[in-house]
Amino acid sequence: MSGPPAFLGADVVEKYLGYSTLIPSLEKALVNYSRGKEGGIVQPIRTIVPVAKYRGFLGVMPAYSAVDDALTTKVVTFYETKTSSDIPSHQATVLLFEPSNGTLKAVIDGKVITDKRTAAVSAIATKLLKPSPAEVLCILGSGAQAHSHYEAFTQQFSFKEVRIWSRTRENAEKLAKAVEGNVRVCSTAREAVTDADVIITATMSTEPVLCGDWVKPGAHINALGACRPDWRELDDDLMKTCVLYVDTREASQKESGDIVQSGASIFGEIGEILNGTISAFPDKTTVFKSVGMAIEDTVAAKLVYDSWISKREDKN
Ligand SMILES: NC(=O)C1=CN([C@@H]2O[C@H](COP(=O)(O)OP(=O)(O)OC[C@H]3O[C@@H](n4cnc5c(N)ncnc54)[C@H](O)[C@@H]3O)[C@@H](O)[C@H]2O)C=CC1
Ligand SMILES: O=C([O-])C1=[NH+]CCC1
Repeated sequence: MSGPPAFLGADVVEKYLGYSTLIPSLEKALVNYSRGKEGGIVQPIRTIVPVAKYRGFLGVMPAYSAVDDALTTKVVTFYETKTSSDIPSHQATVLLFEPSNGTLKAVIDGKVITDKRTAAVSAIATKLLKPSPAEVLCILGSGAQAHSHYEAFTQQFSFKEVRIWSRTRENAEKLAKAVEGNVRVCSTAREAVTDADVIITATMSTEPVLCGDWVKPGAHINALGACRPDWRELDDDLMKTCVLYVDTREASQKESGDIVQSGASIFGEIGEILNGTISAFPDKTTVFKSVGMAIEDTVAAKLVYDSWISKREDKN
């Protein structure tokens, strides 16, 4: 008889999930995902249940990786409008199962996993697609993803200048104060974007916040918001003139409003660049549009669980 599942809270995830181990593990998962059946990843498109009365959504995101022998499902909720400042717009839990017999091994906080794995995947895309030199980073948005992206990007790259714009200037200032390092808070999105080499859009906007004609030719954009078919972050001009990469062709064609509504064609998946089947074009204006993949949560949850278990065994 197995015991009850372990409960690993946000503090444990924070402690055991670092970008230096997360990034290489996610690179392998992206490669395996883009290899199709041969890669051994099973990841159906997530199920989304709209909670229309409250402008919210519940998503169920299961995945199995044969290479990692890891089986999880994430349950994530996201709400367009916050009802209270201490309830995040996105909340999540990852259930980790023993693949050989289906036993639930752990219930793991999924909020920190979601924030960090999304930023890690954007950093992977940026390594492949950023222009050289890349001196100015611009972040549009000041929420949880803006924060995790700031941390991942300042750890992984050496930008000379970081700019933040948010709809409410006070929130951008709060984020600038909360992080280590110098940040320029901008009054308009256009001001923040002008001449930036790498741009991150991390908003809950349903309308474009980034216009193609503000973007420096050759810049790289990570667009991670607008994960509903009727939400937008980027305008048609940018979508149609960029070289467009995605995390998953299958889901982004269904879920990304920027893709669905602009009719832009997808050049390929980040995993396809990593496995050498398509090219990266760092000299062109590139967009990495992510909607988020369950397999990223699987890999992250396994890293956290394995590190936690091995530390616990060391103590015994
Ligand atoms: N691609 C992926 O893998 C993932 C994407 N996401 C998406 O990333 C985005 C950001 O998520 P969080 O940082 O967790 O949310 P958050 O609620 O912590 O922050 C949202 C930010 O968007 C801003 N915002 C809201 N409405 C806006 C508007 N109309 N115009 C401009 N800014 C606006 C808010 O002021 C805030 O700065 C969301 O769209 C979320 O669904 C979240 C998780 C994973
Ligand atoms: O991948 C993810 O967890 C999500 N993508 C959009 C909302 C939550």
